[in-house]
Amino acid sequence: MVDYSVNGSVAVLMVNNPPVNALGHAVRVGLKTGIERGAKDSRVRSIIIIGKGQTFPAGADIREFGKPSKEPWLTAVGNLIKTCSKPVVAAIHGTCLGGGLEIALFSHYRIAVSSARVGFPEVTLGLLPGAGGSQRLSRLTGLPVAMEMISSGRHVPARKAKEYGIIDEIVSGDLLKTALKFAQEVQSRPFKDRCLRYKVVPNADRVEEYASAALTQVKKKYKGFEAPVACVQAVRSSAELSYEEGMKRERDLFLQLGQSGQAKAQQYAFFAERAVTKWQMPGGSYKTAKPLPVRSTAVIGAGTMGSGIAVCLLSAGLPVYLLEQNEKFLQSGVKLIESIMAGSVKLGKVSMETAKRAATLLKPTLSYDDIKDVDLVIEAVFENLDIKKEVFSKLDKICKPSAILCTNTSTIDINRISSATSRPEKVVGTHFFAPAYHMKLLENIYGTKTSPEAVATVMKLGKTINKVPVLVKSCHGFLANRMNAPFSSEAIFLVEEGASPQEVDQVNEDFGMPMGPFKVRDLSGIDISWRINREVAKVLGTSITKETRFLGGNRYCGLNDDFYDKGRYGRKTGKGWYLYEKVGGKTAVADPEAEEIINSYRQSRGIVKRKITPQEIFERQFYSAINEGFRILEEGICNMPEEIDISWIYGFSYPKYRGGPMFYASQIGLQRVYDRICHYHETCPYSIHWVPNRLLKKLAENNVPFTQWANHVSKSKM
Ligand SMILES: CCCCCCCCCCCCCC(=O)CC(=O)SCCNC(=O)CCNC(=O)[C@H](O)C(C)(C)COP(=O)(O)OP(=O)(O)OC[C@H]1O[C@@H](n2cnc3c(N)ncnc32)[C@H](O)[C@@H]1OP(=O)(O)O
Ligand SMILES: NC(=O)C1=CN([C@@H]2O[C@H](COP(=O)(O)OP(=O)(O)OC[C@H]3O[C@@H](n4cnc5c(N)ncnc54)[C@H](O)[C@@H]3O)[C@@H](O)[C@H]2O)C=CC1
Repeated sequence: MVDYSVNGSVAVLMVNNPPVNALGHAVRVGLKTGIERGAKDSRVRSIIIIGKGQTFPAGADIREFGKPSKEPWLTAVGNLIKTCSKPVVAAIHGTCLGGGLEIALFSHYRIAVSSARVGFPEVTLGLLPGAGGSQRLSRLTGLPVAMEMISSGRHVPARKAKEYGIIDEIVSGDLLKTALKFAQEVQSRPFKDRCLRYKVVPNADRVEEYASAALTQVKKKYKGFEAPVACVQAVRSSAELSYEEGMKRERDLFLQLGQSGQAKAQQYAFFAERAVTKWQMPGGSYKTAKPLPVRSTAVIGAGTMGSGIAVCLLSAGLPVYLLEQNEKFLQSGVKLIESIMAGSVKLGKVSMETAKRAATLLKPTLSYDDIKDVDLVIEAVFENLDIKKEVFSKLDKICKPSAILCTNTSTIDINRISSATSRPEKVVGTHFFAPAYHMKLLENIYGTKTSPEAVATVMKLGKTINKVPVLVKSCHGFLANRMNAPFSSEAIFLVEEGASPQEVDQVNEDFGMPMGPFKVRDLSGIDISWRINREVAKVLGTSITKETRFLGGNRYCGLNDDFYDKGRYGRKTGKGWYLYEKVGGKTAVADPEAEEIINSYRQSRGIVKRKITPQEIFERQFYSAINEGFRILEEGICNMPEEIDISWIYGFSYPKYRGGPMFYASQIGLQRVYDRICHYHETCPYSIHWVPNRLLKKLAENNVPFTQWANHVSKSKM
């Protein structure tokens, strides 16, 4: 795990633990032994620590967290480095993160190649640097930089790290050769003062000012997360306490965080995000299918989604033909793209250079002829099967045979769309979430005839455009919207029965959702849900009237329609479930007129308002969604609960520190969740989504641990 060799007067400790040289137990033992050996070796006058392969150690081995920790701890290894009688040089390439940066900061010198990045990403795992990083970094960089770096987990490029004082020298050429030269040079220099422990924290007297600014910022930016606050507190202690006391404070905070549910959930989410990349479908998987190259693209429909999707592709440097039905819509799409780009530049999310390049890559057109040679097309026209079929039939005729034809439909079964082509194997769903340029989920959907090659192509595309792609099997609504349906229906039913929109939103926001479901409805537009309901009715061969209480045999609430009838479409009209300061305003306040609409709705239907507890609000929304999640698993729409959780985190901004709805259910206990679902099935009998799911029942009865759930998923469809 750590190879020891001597080159002239320099000992080289080469960490060899692919893929990221994580500092697992064997590596820690190897480093300890290596330092001890180097210190004793009479040939050796200095020591290099370097990573083999792609990186310097990228941190502790996260898989060891939560298991009994085995000595030597990283702090002990670091103390050996720090007190070594010979100077130790950290030679950095790749990603020097977490425990890796701890090791580097314990070393007496740090050199790095310019492509290297350093950081303390522990906060993203619900932790803080636990081996003294919060005490040593501030001594090098000063408090504001240390507070920001540690509470954000940001990976800092080598040149910036040199400016901060973290890296001593940026080197070029072969890292080991350069490091050997550097290590020889430092042999003659005194190095005891290189030990960060003895440095004074710069501007320590301003700690109060820095800490209060940092706390205000992290509480706003990472609302609900515990670790960023603890990170600031730990760095703060480096200025307020002695080194030893600061180390103790850091360790206490580390242990507190380590035992919290948030850390467990965030570490789960880390691996879940990686698990979903290992997709499988009938006839292929990430291991067997090869993606086709995507060098040119087209987007059909330049509305809300098409424009956002074009921004994602353009930002990744892909040329985009933007095709519309007429000049007016085309121009308004181009304007929308330009304004999204300008906004992103203003917010510092996109560089001016990228925005300028994007402008040259965008090719607006009204002609299908222009797109005949593109590698991949994404359709984002109205959510109407006939229109989509017409578009796909044209694409089938015009596009080159190898082109991948994608649809951004939010609900329609891919098989119904691909049937309009002679090449259903090339047709795949790429469902973006609004706003497409911001939300990270890309729900990729395969139909019964979609080829693994087409899937591999869109899974790779997702990564290229910086999304988190999750693969699901086609069905009406797919994964995310299918689960969201009971979640948002229950929100309306709760108001129908007596809760206020504010009460429902508050419960959601207290749980950590960035916005409650009524604020979301106001944002996306009450007219949109009105239209969707009419589409559903049309498909069911019926229509919606004031008397409609059931749709397709399922409970229906017409409150949304009453708001629509009054022209209250949400933010876009300045009022909806809430009142806004102006048309397009963002500040939602309770509105007596909205309350009046709700009251008269209840009266006209003889509904007696009742008091509903926050617990009931929570359970009815989240447990109904979880029940649907188990149905999705049971039907083989996805293969593992991680796919559901990642979809919620990146599609609906579900709080990462709770892991996702399925992980959350595992934490509550499946038997309890199942019992409550049975309870609501009895008390709310008219909603199909409360029929208790059989897979959930089986897993609950057999007390199956979360990690085994995937083994019970229907693989018969593989
Ligand atoms: C009485 C008790 C007293 C106790 C006293 C307590 C004192 C405390 C002791 C000291 C504690 C020290 C704690 C510490 O050091 C903290 C840390 O270091 S936490 C870890 C910090 N590092 C990270 O968070 C990095 C995570 N990794 C990444 O961000 C990316 O993987 C990376 C940028 C490195 C590379 O990205 P990419 O090339 O895209 O590869 P992948 O992300 O796909 O990863 C490839 C593969 O590797 C697995 N992996 C990555 N990092 C780790 C890791 N740190 N540990 C384990 N495994 C890792 C990843 O899961 C992938 O494998 P799959 O099989 O595909 O999942
Ligand atoms: N709006 C949302 O929040 C989300 C929407 N979706 C899906 O994305 C698709 C598009 O939705 P929006 O962008 O919201 O709709 P939109 O109404 O904003 O835009 C649709 C665009 O398609 C154009 N169009 C219609 N027929 C066309 C044709 N035959 N050829 C070329 N262009 C044509 C229209 O002119 C319009 O500009 C729908 O399938 C929708 O279900 C998916 C995720 C979220």
